[in-house]
Amino acid sequence: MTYDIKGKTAIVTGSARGIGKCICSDLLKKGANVVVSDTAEDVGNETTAEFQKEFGESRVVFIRCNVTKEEDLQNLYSKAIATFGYVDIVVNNAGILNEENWKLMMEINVTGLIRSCQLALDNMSTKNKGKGGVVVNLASVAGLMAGEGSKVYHASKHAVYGYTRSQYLTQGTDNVRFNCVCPFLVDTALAQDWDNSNRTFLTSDLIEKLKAHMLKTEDIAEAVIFLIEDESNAGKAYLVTPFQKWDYYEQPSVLPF
Ligand SMILES: NC(=O)c1ccc[n+]([C@@H]2O[C@H](COP(=O)([O-])OP(=O)(O)OC[C@H]3O[C@@H](n4cnc5c(N)ncnc54)[C@H](O)[C@@H]3O)[C@@H](O)[C@H]2O)c1
Ligand SMILES: CCCCC[C@H](O)CC\C=C/C=C/C=C/[C@@H](O)[C@@H](O)CCCC(=O)O
Repeated sequence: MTYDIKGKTAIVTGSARGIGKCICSDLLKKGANVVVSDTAEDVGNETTAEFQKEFGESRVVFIRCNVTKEEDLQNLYSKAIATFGYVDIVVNNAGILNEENWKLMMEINVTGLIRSCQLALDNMSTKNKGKGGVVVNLASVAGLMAGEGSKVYHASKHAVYGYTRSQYLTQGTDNVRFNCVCPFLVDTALAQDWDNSNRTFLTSDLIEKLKAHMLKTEDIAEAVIFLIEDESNAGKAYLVTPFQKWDYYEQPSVLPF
């Protein structure tokens, strides 16, 4: 079954630039109303003005939101609903890579993402008189494998994977579909800055090898749109790497029953 994005309303966190911005652009092309949201107010407003020029002023707004702040997240959902009437689609994209400031990284990549998912359910679950909807979380291939250079980042993305897959188990009662996307390295400001020693501790040799195979933000946006539209693969983690055809990651079962 195909979910029709046209006329729906989407929130994308951390979408002033990078992957999130590109996801907003594709959602707008598909006919959604979009809430651009970020801590970076100036860039967020610029991005929003750019989109308003291309897609019409009434279809896109900027709402400042630091996902580590409870009141910001609540304000994001309530203002989005006040502006567009309902929230149908949430893309939890905000994330950082900073091993030195690892507590902040966990707050953004994990705690903020989980809180946003809870608010999505509060507003969208049919148990709470919502109309249902779709949530796509940005994990990473780092959520599916070990990584010596950025251990906490890998842990944070494993958490996104585990949380998303677990939400799927109650999807039948909520009518909110959860998926996560697990990209390899993508050409964004943050990925280019990967070798900054404040962020990770990878050898420069490995960084060069990884950088030689970078994806484009468009590849990830396309995968996110695919997951939103494809109702048949809810709960799954979608791998996006330059090495193989995009595919679902199948986790082996550990239970004997
Ligand atoms: N770039 C990659 O190689 C890559 C690969 C796999 C997964 N990811 C994931 O994709 C997501 C987007 O990454 P990107 O590469 O586009 O990075 P980016 O730095 O280009 O964009 C991230 C955005 O998040 C915003 N942000 C940071 N902290 C925030 C906070 N507390 N609240 C709200 N917004 C905040 C930033 O201002 C920025 O606009 C992240 O979750 C990242 O982990 C990235
Ligand atoms: C916000 C920017 C985020 C950039 C990081 C991305 O999420 C992309 C991560 C992509 C690849 C990471 C590879 C890491 C590899 C090494 O640590 C390597 O040695 C791992 C080897 C272990 C294994 O193969 O399981």
